[in-house]
Amino acid sequence: MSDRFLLGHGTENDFVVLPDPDGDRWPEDRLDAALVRCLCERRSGLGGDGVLRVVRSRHVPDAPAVLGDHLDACEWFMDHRNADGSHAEMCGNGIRLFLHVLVTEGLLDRAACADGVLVGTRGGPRRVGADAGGGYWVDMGPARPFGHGEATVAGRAFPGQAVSMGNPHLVCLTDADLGTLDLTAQPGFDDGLFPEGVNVEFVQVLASPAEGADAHVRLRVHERGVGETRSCGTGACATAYAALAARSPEPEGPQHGTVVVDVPGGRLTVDVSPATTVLRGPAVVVATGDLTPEWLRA
Ligand SMILES: N[C@@H](CCC[C@H](N)C(=O)O)C(=O)O
Repeated sequence: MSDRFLLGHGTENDFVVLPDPDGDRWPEDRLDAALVRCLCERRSGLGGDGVLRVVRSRHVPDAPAVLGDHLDACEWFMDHRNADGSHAEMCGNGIRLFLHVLVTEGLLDRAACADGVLVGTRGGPRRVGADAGGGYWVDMGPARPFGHGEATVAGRAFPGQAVSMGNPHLVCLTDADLGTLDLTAQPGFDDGLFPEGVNVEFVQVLASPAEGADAHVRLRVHERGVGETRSCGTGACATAYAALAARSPEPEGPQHGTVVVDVPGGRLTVDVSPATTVLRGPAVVVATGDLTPEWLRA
């Protein structure tokens, strides 16, 4: 049997996707951190910001603990790894690509996804659906602010808001020219506030929310376990919350509004409400192929 893969992206946040419906192709002891790092290598591997294993929840040892009562409702599980081999709780671009792969691989009927299907993640169940325009949406759950911190880049401090989207973010609204920031290294952060590490967003507000009009922001992101990426879906959601909160009379409270988020790899849209956060954007499969025995042996 071949070791089939797909390469795909959501707003250029790119992933190696490994179909493993019955959990027997890529169990954790085979898809270990070292193999994930090799797959994500851009010169000697396939290249990607991470790996998505497409597997039924019942074959994932972690699934009962992270899905609880929702285990039976989540047929599929997005087993996400960062490029360094670490697990992340959630991936907003990855989960749209995950649904797209289920559809293109014939594992789910696109028409059946209009109202969304529940997908298991290490951050809990998430509802993901296909929209009429060919893109995908995901109900990410409410943004949860948990304090304020500071990122440092080349000795310069950027104050920011800590926001959880299942995974941790530090959103720094700034007037700095985003193009001049050197994000080749992990920005400094307070590891007391972020003991598990953090994804850091640097955000320029292009248009503030106004009556009846969407807010519009631009961001660059340095991702935990990856480095600078061209997009981050959970980061876009955390950013949308923080941009609305910054203009709100109740900055720590629930927020409401739509935010258009420009990332280096394209555009995402985020609807924020007190109950939840809905992320919308594209997902693209670029190529499919087989890993060679020669590469796997090496
Ligand atoms: N790119 C992702 C987030 C991936 C996980 C992140 N690096 C983490 O460790 O939390 C997205 O689109 O949300």
